[in-house]
Amino acid sequence: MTVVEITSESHFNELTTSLPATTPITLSFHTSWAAPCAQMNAVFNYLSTQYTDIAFLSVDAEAHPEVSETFDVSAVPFFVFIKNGKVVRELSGADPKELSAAIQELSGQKPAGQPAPTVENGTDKDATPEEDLNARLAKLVNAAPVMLFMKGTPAAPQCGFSRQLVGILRENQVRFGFFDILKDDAVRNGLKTFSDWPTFPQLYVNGELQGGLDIVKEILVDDPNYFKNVQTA
Ligand SMILES: N[C@@H](CCC(=O)N[C@@H](CS)C(=O)NCC(=O)O)C(=O)O
Ligand code: FES
Repeated sequence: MTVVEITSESHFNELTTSLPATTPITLSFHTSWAAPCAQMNAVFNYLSTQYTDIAFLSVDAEAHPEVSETFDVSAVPFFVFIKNGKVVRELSGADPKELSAAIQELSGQKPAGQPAPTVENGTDKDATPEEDLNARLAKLVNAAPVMLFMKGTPAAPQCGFSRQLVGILRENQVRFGFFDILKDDAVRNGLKTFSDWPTFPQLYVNGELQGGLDIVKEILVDDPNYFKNVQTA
């Protein structure tokens, strides 16, 4: 299911009470400034495409302190897993494998096919800030087999170029992870140098930049089956 970004405490209450009691819920608490949250957001977004029986809710822990307090959130990223109205598990920290395993356990389903992302958090204490950023970007572009760096989210693109590329991916039934570069200036600016590509959207397959909107359109003119033939490892 698509990740729903919580906009207020009443939005949270309405959503959680309107869901069938049997629908498991996973909550992701994050803040806009914490780098590990940005990585885990990408992983959470990707996992949401893999399970249709779970509700994925995303909460900005600082913007909605009432919701955070209800779940005793003292550090981010923090994940809460709810089944039949009860908290069955909590996870603290940025461990994509642990999150992926916990979500699979919560679901009655197998993941939709592609392997869970293996992006890991952790910065090298001896690394320069630039090396740290590059390590982070290298992990982010690999957060899902197909990763879209865009302005806004697929549900609410903030620019026509990003909106068009989301449309193309959906038309071609491509499962993809995404990252909203408007939420993170370090990633927005860093990726331009890292990939030597000045604009967004940017589409990556298996960590390799394919290009922006124009390039993806050209690729599809040359090979309408491009996405069917893409081997995601
Ligand atoms: N022709 C480009 C269009 C994308 C584009 O021009 N993006 C601009 C405006 S949204 C951009 O990302 N500028 C840099 C920035 O906003 O950081 C493509 O094929 O992707
Ligand atoms: S945000 Fe202005 S063209 Fe994309």
